[in-house]
Amino acid sequence: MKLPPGPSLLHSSFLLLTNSPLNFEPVLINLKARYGPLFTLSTGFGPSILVGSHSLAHEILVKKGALFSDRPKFFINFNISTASYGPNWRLLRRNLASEVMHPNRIKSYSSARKWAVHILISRLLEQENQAAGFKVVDHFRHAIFRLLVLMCFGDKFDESRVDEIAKVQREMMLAVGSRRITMLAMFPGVGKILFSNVWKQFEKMRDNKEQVFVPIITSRIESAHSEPQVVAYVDTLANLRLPDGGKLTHREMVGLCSEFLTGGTDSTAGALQWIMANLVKHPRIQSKLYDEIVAVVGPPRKGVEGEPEPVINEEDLEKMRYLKAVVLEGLRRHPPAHFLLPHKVMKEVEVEGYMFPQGATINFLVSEMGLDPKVWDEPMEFKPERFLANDGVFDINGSKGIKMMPFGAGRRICPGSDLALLHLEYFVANLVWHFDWSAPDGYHVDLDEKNEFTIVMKNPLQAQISSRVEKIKHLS
Ligand code: HEM
Repeated sequence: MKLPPGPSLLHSSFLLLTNSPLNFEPVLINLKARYGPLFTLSTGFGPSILVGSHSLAHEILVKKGALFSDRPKFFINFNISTASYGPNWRLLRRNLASEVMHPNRIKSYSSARKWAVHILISRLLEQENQAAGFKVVDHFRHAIFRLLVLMCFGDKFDESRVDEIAKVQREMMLAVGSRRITMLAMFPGVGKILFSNVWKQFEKMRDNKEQVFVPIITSRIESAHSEPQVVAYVDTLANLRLPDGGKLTHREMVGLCSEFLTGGTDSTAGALQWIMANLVKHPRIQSKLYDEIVAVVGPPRKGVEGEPEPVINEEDLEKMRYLKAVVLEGLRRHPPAHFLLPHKVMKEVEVEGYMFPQGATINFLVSEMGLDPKVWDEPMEFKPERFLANDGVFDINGSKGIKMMPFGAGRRICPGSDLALLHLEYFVANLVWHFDWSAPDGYHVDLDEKNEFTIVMKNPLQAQISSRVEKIKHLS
C-alpha cells in the first residue's frame, strides 16, 4: 500500500527550506489543488500527511480517533498539548476538563468575567469619540488575560504583577513562533547540539518564567486563598496525584499554568477582534445584533455614580440566537488556528486505500474547511444568518460530521472550547450593548491576515466608539 500522493523528498525539502514556517499555508493550498485533499510532504524525519477534506477529517479524528491522537515528541514543555497520548495526558486533560471546564465550575467564575468586562468597558470609555479611532486589540487581550490570570492563580493582582506575567508569557510565545525554535522543536535530540545557542536562549526564557510563576504558585498553595470563592486552576494542580502517587513539581505546574494562559488569551482576543472588525464593516449586522440584545435585556443604562457600569447577565446570553450565530460565523470565517497542533499516527493504518505509517505526523487544513464552497454558500461573505437554520443548533464538536473545526475534533479537541465560546459571546454582547462601533472617516477595515502563532489581522482594527447610553439620553 502507498502513502497518499505528494511531492518527492527533494521537492518537499526544497519547499520546507525556502518557505518560512509561519507562511507555509499557501504552499499547502497549492499542493492540495495538485494532489487532492489527502497528500504527503516527505521530510528526512518521516512523512507528514495533510488532510483537507471534511469527511476524511471526521474519519481520522472522530471515527478512528484512538489511532491518531498522539503528538510528535516535543521537548518544549510539560503540558497537555504536547503530552503523548497516554495516562499522564489523560489525567491532566481530565483535571482541566472536570475541575475547570465543567459547566458548574465555569458558572462559578461569573463574577470574574463581570470584573473583566468592567475593566474593559472603563478602558474603552477613555477612548470614546476619538475621530481617528483607536487600536482595539490590546484592550481585548488585556481584559481576557486578566480574567485568565484570575482563573489560573485565584488572584486579581495589580497591574504591574500582571504585566510581569504577560511579559514572560509573551517572550516565550513569540519565540515558539520563530523559525529557530521551530527547528529546535522539530529535531529535539540533535537540535540541542546544533542549535546550542538557541537552546540556551530557550532555557533562559524558561528560567525567567519560573522566577515569576513559582513564587505565585507557592504563595497560593501555602497561604490562605486570597480569593477563596474561586477555585483556581493552580489549586486543582496542587491537589492532583500522578499515576505513581506523586505530585506535580513546581516546574510542571508552571508549564501547565503557562499553557492555560497561552491557550486562552491570543486565540480568544484574536477571535474577538475579527468579530468586532466584521461588525464595524457591516453596520447592518451590528444593528441587528444590538436589536436582539435590547429585545432581551432592554436598552443600556447609565451606571450609578461611583459604581461600575451595568453589564449583561450571563443567563440572558442563552436567549440571544443571533449573537451565537455571529460568534460562530466569526470562527468559521477567521479561525484563530489555521491548522491543528500536529497529531501522530500511533499504529500503521489504512485510510481511503492509502497507508498511514506508524510515527507519521498528520495535520488538517482547518481554515480551508470553513471556506469550502461545496459546504458553505458564499464562503467569503460574513453571513451569521447561515447559523440560524436548524433552530440555531450547530455541532461545533463535529461529533456527527465536520463542517468546520476551529477547535479541532475528537479526543484532542480543544478542552477550552465552551469557555472560549462563552467569553466571546459575553464580551461581544457587552461591547455592542454599550457602544456603537464604527469606522473612522476614510478608514477601511482590512481583513488581510498575518500569522503570529495565531492568525491575526495584518492591520489591526481601528475603531471609533460612542456610548449608546449617551445617545439614548440625548434622544429622550
Ligand atoms: C477561540 C479560542 C480558542 C481556539 C480557537 C482554540 C483552538 C484550539 C485548537 C485548534 C487546538 C488543537 C486541537 C488538536 O490538536 O486537535 C486546541 C488545543 C488546546 N486548547 Fe484551545 N482554543 C481556544 C481557547 C482555549 C482556551 C480558553 C483554553 C484553556 C484555557 C485552551 C486550551 C487548550 C489546550 C490545553 C489544548 C490541548 C488539548 C490536547 O492536546 O489534548 N484553548 N485549541
